Amino acid sequence: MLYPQTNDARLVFSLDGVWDFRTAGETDYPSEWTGAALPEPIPMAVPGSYNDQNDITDLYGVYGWVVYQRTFDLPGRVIAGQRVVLRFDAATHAADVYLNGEKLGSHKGGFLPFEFDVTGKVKPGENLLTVAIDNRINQSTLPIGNEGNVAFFGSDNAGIPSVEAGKRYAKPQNRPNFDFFNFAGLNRHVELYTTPLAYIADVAVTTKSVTEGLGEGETGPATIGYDVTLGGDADPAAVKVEIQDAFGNPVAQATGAKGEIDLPAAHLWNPGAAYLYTAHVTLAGADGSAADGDQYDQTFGIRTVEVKDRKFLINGKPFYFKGFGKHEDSYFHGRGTDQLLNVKDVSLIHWLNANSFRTSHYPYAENMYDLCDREGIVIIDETPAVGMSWPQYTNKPLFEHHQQVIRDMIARDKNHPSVVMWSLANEPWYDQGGEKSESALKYFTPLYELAHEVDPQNRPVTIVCCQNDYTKDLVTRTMDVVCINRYYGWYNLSGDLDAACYALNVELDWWEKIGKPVMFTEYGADTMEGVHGTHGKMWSEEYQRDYYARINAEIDKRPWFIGEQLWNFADFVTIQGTMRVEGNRKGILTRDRQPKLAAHFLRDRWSAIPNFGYKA
Ligand SMILES: CCCCCC[C@@H]1NC[C@@H](O)[C@H](O)[C@H]1C(=O)O
Repeated sequence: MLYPQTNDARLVFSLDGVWDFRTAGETDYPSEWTGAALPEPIPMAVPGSYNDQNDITDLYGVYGWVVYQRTFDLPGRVIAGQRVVLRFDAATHAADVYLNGEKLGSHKGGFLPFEFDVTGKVKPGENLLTVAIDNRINQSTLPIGNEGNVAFFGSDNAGIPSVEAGKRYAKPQNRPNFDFFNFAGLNRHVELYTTPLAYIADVAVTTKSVTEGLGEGETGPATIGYDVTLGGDADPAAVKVEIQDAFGNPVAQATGAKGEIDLPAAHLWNPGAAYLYTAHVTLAGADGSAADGDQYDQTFGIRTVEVKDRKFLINGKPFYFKGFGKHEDSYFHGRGTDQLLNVKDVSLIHWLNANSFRTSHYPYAENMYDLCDREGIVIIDETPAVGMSWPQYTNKPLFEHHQQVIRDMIARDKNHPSVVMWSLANEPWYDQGGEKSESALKYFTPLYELAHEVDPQNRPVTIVCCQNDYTKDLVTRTMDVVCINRYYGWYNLSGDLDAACYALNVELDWWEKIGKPVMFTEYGADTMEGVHGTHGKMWSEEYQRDYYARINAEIDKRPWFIGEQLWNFADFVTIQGTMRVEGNRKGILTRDRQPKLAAHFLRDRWSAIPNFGYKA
């Protein structure tokens, strides 16, 4: 799915700004709101979660529907004879969309784009756009919401008559089976864009071959593939592709909607040394000229990714992941797109001498991937499948939704050189053994195969595994890379780093026999900034530093251990609970991005670890 672009053939109108907003009901919203001005609305900024934008109404407690609304004007002369599309970069978690009172459609899933062709529906002059959004999560949504019991790490004294009476009395509410606040709303950009009636619908660029081992500034022969999908009454023979280097200079040309292009002196995209090309795609108009033709500029990077001999190879060189799990999470914006924060976070990733992160636990906004493409930062791209357990593995509608999410995520992110691996899910619970473990394998194996099938670059596929009984977990070992979240010394063997290192090695001895590359995708300790001790105890900054020093010393002894992504880049907000102090405090940075002691330790460690060949 192409990101909207203004160029000689297309125009993008942003619908960001301050919209009108009302909360509505748990299960529905007034139909009269869909085609007429909202009564007594409050202001709501888009993009941004609604939760933290108003203190008169408790928007953190919303359970069900809210309604956004705005008007917009369009110049008739600009849209005349054009295709007009309304696009949502995301709406969390489910949306019903109305234009001038007519329902355009609905979308389920809160972290990927969707769009409606509104050609002939949008009118010159004023239009009324109404978007109803449902924030409810349950056993059939991704992420998973609990039904009838407590949230993730929620505390309970089940069985006590008064407590059970209180649970029955409690008003209906979201109970996330995941550890991040359920920020919701129009979290990302909303835009209208035009294309000609015959248009370029999609562009896929792949790397067929490279001269391996090229460093920054070096060039060598490479071959790329391209595949242009058209829409409307378009002629594939009318497609031309010009490859432009990082300075916009044409370096190769091709005609036709699909083909391969040889580049005799190609620059490779490398972690820490990005090089971006542009595929300038044009579709000639009906008269053969560009006059009413279409065009699209698709950036891409030339690089290969392969798992081989228990190594993760980028351009044929063994890469070592240094980084974190992150969140889209910030003061006031909630999960809302904040490009300034993206730029700030990328600068901090460089400051930390890190090279990668996982989009835990959902696909992030496209802007962040674009930034990582140009900054040479590596991404593990993850679906919103978090909080799953065996009841879900036989839930067919959920499986079908999960398939769609994988297709949509890969369709959106396929051209990003920064994306090197897909994560199907975070911490599905599947180590109960017997048929429960078997049901998980039956659920995830087709999804693993689907990801490989729909990715034109056929990247590695993984699943991020929770602290579990690895001997009964039948799924993790089948992935291309074994990604483990482990908390020895925190959630178990708490405070005892000697026992934690011993236990970690017992498990690593087991993985030694599996023959797959293994990496941490989570490990960490909650830390309150300002808490100190000569012999750092849990929650102190010294403990977090000591925790990483000790655990890292153990993984350094394993040549097939290919990376350390810690949990978390920064503190982030969760649902309230006895184990959270204004959220999860495992950040090596505070929520306002100030370094804790461990950040300085890791910065020094990572300055001495190269992107390639660390354990070659
Ligand atoms: C029983 C051990 C469970 C460990 C689970 C650890 C969790 N992984 C997923 C993340 O979203 C959580 O924030 C993390 C944690 O709680 O800090």
